[in-house]
Amino acid sequence: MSRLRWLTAGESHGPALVATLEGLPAGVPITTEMVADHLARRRLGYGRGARMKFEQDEVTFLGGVRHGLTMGSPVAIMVGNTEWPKWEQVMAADPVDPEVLANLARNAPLTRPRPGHADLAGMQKYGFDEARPVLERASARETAARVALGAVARSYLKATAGIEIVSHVVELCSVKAPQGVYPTPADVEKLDADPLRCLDADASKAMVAEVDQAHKDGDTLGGVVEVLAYGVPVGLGSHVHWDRKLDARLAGALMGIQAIKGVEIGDGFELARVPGSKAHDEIVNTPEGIRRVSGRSGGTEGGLTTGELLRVRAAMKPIATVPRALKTVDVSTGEAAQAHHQRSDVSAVPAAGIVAEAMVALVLADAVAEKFGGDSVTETRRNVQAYLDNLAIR
Ligand SMILES: Cc1cc2nc3c(=O)[nH]c(=O)nc-3n(C[C@H](O)[C@H](O)[C@H](O)COP(=O)(O)O)c2cc1C
Ligand SMILES: C=C(O[C@@H]1CC(C(=O)O)=C[C@@H](OP(=O)(O)O)[C@H]1O)C(=O)O
Repeated sequence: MSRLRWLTAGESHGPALVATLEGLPAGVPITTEMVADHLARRRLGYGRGARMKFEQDEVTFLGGVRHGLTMGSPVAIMVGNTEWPKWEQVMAADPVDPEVLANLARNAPLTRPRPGHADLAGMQKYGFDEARPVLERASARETAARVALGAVARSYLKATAGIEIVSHVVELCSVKAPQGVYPTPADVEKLDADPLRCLDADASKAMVAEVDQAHKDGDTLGGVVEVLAYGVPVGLGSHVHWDRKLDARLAGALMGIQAIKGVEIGDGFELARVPGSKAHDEIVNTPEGIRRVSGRSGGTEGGLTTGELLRVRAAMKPIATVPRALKTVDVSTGEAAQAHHQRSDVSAVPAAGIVAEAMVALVLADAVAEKFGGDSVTETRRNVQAYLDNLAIR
């Protein structure tokens, strides 16, 4: 069963986010720069709002790492919020003079909940009369903490099993990139340089135009990202129980990202639309061993990895804070109103892809740790190699 445990804390306009990861062996290479690089990738993407231009994501390791290597103890990372100085009073942990708060425009009660965000249901459930305490944590700012942990998880995966993770944007609203084109780790630099993180130049251009149009229209957009994991060995996860199935764990992890409303493993929903003869990956013997002739399953069968390319997709709904604000109710008066809007992203699909990479990395790291154990990277790597050398049927 699960061997890694991880948690994040912190609010969008609080002093910082913090994240802890427990259960990794000693010897995983990780530096402040490696984490910062992945956080910088998450800030990219055409269509993001003003905050991503100035947010610095200041990274500090608080524990678990010495001289660039994990020590086997819990890893703790802090990601500072550049916004904090403007919010010190509004988001102060300790009580603040109510008169001071009353004079702060920034502290004006948010009583017009946005359809599509956590505002209304969160206020109702937790007994708040305004949305601030809800949106502060519901905000996808929190995904910076996940990406920080994802950086550690992916370094562990590479060091122990040679697994590498890539993502790309395959749809943005009505624009679809050509199907069946899978970027490899060699394409990451090119993808990160593309405004939409889309491999196809024509599709990327059309996506930029779609974002521009939505921006003009005061609207927002969603899309679909695909995550690929290369080098995943056969046998991660298990067929024996629902909560050990790797496809279920991946789906839950991806669905746990803000605004993700659909997850597909491999060809996913498309498999429901074709007969069995066209849905499965036939098995053949090759000089490299027993292989599949296609990758429709996305690299899992029965909740176990098959050793083929792992491929998952996540669908992101359009951003909830729509500039031409949607209808809502002002909960302080009960009157019809327009939802509150200050600033927001037009689209954050490329960023969601980076978050999805982190979630896949954390799920795979957990599955690798559970299968291969080890208290040092050397020991885990040895266990992986011994397993591969001794696979009963190759
Ligand atoms: C990277 C990223 C950036 C986001 N940016 C915004 C934003 O600027 N404004 C907004 O209203 N929602 C944004 N969202 C989505 C909301 O956080 C999300 O819709 C909200 O928390 C409600 O959760 P749900 O959509 O999963 O139901 C973003 C999501 C992600 C993954
Ligand atoms: C801060 C981030 O994304 C935020 C996610 C978000 C939301 O509602 O999810 C709303 C916006 O927050 P703000 O109103 O402070 O600009 C985004 O900028 C981030 O990704 O680091």
